[in-house]
Amino acid sequence: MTIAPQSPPSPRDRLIVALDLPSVADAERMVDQLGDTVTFYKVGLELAFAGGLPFAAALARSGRQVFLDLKLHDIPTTVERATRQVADLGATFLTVHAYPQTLAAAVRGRTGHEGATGLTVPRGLQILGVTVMTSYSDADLREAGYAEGVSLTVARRARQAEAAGADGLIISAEEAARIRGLVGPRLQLVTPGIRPAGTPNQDQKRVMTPGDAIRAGADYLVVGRPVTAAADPAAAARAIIAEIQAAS
Ligand SMILES: O=C(O)c1cc(=O)[nH]c(=O)n1[C@@H]1O[C@H](COP(=O)(O)O)[C@@H](O)[C@H]1O
Repeated sequence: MTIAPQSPPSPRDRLIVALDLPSVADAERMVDQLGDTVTFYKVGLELAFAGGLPFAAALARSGRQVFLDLKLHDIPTTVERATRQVADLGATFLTVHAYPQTLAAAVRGRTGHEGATGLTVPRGLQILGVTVMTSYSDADLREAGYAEGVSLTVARRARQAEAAGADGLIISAEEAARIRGLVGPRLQLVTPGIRPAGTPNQDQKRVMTPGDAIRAGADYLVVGRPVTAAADPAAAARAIIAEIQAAS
């Protein structure tokens, strides 16, 4: 199987808006409000459990890019089969927890799907390994039984994700520069925990502004509440895209 080459994304295409909303109707309203400003959306657990999967498939059919943030983690057979199902929805990204067994199974699930034809295909579903949640500090990891701390754990999982054939990593932008030095250019660095200057961190602990994240080497920024809870979501998204552009 040959993967078709991709051109680098434009500043607008590097912003992924997280549709963490309670219903498909709310998500549809937000997508309408954002209009042409936003091209890439994340559907996560809250919306997925409220009928969000058919909505995500429809969003992909409408020409938007879709990130399915399902954070899979199970025995390898279950993850491989679940990934094969997700590959049919037309999403660009799927998250799995960055454990070696889980990553390898997800890569088999999406590769098997694409490889069935044996033909050259456009780049299909890409697997992102979630390293250490951006809401975690060293102390939170220690409490969960991981003595190594954030920095070493992210580095270990990044190397394992690359070895397993993953397409990218979910990391905090704080780690982006160092992780880019550890893994090759093939891996997409996708960074949540983005907070424009002056916006509250809420439950995020490892945060950066959009401009700093791009300068640190992030390929994509995931932004939820700073856009969706803003008085004018489209204006908030435009301001983030302007920061991405200025830092690119
Ligand atoms: O996998 C993710 O997308 C994710 C990983 C992570 O470590 N931290 C993190 O915040 N996220 C997601 O990114 C989004 C961040 O939302 P805001 O904090 O509202 O910008 C949420 O949808 C989270 O589920």
